[in-house]
Amino acid sequence: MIDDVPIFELRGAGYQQDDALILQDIHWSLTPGQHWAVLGPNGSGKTTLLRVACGYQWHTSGTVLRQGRELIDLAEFRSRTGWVASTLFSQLRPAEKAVETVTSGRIGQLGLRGVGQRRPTAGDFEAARALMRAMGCQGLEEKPLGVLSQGERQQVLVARARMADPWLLVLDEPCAGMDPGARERFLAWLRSLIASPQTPAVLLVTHHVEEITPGFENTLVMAEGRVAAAGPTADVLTPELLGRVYATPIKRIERSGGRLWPIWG
Ligand SMILES: Nc1ncnc2c1ncn2[C@@H]1O[C@H](COP(=O)(O)OP(=O)(O)OP(=O)(O)O)[C@@H](O)[C@H]1O
Repeated sequence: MIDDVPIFELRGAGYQQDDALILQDIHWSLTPGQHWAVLGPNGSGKTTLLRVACGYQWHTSGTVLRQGRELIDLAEFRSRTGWVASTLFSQLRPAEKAVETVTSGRIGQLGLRGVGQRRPTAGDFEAARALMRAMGCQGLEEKPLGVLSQGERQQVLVARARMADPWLLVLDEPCAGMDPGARERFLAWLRSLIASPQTPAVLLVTHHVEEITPGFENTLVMAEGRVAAAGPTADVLTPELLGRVYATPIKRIERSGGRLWPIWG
């Protein structure tokens, strides 16, 4: 990775599927080390945008540069994108130990017991344990996945993604389904994670403004396949914009703990 070259840069990019214009005229770039929140109503195009940006879907208009170039080794680029989605969890064995799951990220696999899969080395396991310690996940190593809390599961999936030395991490609604306590513990962990200069760029996809912790200095808001606003989080997230995008009245936005809390209604 070249430090001052954006990981990706979309210049007027669009994506059309049959007759449906799913993304239109997107201008956005991600610089190494930046952390962005991505917000927007259901169906506004967040997932498609990230899939296009990260090279999983090819744009149908405009220009997308990755690592400063239009044509790159997409397989290599994708291997440096750490996707963390709760749906991955259903593909893992509940009996697998957390350290095994994390280690599997080193060899580009999801879990360790699939037929015909590579076996990691002792060094791979040691690297996984060291990373888990560095990320504040010590104590989880030997636990079977099936007993982990929702927040711990997310931590393990983030650690697994980190094992591939990614340029960016995509956290796709990591707090979905968490109770308030689990959510606050996970967000405190995430906040300290992104405060570390060792952490790569993080994209946090969420529906909840209050989950945007300090450290996500920028936010992009999607609406109907277009960028409704993008820039410094505090500037972007106004009552006017949120009320318009979610088509719901909003009384005000309160600030607490460095986070913004919309009061809807
Ligand atoms: N392969 C496809 N074919 C047709 N329409 C699609 C396809 N993929 C996505 N769409 C449509 O594009 C729009 C954007 O979908 P996308 O999943 O990117 O939105 P999202 O903002 O991530 O939604 P959510 O918050 O519900 O996950 C939706 O209307 C969806 O139905």
